[in-house]
Amino acid sequence: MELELEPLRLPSDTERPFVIAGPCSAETEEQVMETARLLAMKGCRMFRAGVWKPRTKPGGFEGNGEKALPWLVRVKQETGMLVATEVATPEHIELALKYGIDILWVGARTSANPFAMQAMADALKGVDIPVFVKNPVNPDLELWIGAMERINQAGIKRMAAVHRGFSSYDKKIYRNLPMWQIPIELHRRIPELPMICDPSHIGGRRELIAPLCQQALDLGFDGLLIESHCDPDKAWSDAKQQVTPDVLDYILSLLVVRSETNTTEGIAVLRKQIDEIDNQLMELLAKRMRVCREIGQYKKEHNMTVLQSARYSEILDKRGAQGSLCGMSPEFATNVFELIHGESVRQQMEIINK
Ligand SMILES: C=C(O[C@@H]1C=C(C(=O)O)C=C[C@H]1O)C(=O)O
Repeated sequence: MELELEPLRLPSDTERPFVIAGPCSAETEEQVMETARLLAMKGCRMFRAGVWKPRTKPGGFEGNGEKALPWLVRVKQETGMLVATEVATPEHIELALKYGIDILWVGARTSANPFAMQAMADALKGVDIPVFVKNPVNPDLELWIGAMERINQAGIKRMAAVHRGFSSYDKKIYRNLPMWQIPIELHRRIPELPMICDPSHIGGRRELIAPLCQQALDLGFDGLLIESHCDPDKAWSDAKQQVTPDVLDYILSLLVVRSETNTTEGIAVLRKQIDEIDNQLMELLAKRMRVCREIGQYKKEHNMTVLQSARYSEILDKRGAQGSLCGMSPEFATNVFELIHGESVRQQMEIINK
């Protein structure tokens, strides 16, 4: 199903990137107002703050709930910024609408749950408000699209996808792995859907915000959702990934904004070369598959298994090392050969079972 979308019509729609900034959580009225004032002074026009906080484990600060909504109303009145908050249940939606919150977003744990998404979609029927949907915690593009389809089917046309990275056991560099290929594929499938990057949750650390923002812009993202706190080290949640409005302003000032349109002759010539190389790659792959089918025939006649693990490992090791030598990542080279091997095995299976 295609999404039926309308432009977001946010104040900084025409700027790229548009920025939504604010603390992870609305902790106190003073902290909310102080952060909002500083951000507004830096030219920020959209403010975010979590009121209901889904925490991984119990015992942490789970948000102030309804009590914090009037603080966001004050932010709106005193700074003129639009205000955004996360909703996870129909009751949250009802309250957010009651207080006049301007933008809603659905978090990663909620978008992973079709029942929760449907309940929220039902609560949004007949409402016109921008809704941003973060990717589900697990790297499942269909689940992400499905979550957005439910909201869209309820009549919400002003939507955006928020890329906040994917959970993994390995947290060496990122808190949530960026796996850029997933938002890239989403953009290929639904080009008119605005894409927002949340570098705070991908990185989990302040130092990673700037490079992640630049990567997002280089990939053509439309907006950034960034956590900013007037006193980040004292934040009640996600302290390590929040920056002061001053630092945020500095990070944004360094970003290089590139445009997706190509106007130069030069790139057309280079793309011709790419097309020619891709042709050769496909022909070579077809040639390799023909040899694999011959091997399949041989295996059938000699009653051998299709999968030959030792040979497969040898190929992965050899081509991984070769990839490194040629300036590619070894994982890339092994991934390519894993895919080739998969197709080779599939074709031999067909022959052996004929
Ligand atoms: C082609 C063969 O069959 C399978 C496919 C391989 C490949 O595509 O390179 C390697 C090992 C086998 O698992 C083979 O046995 O050599």
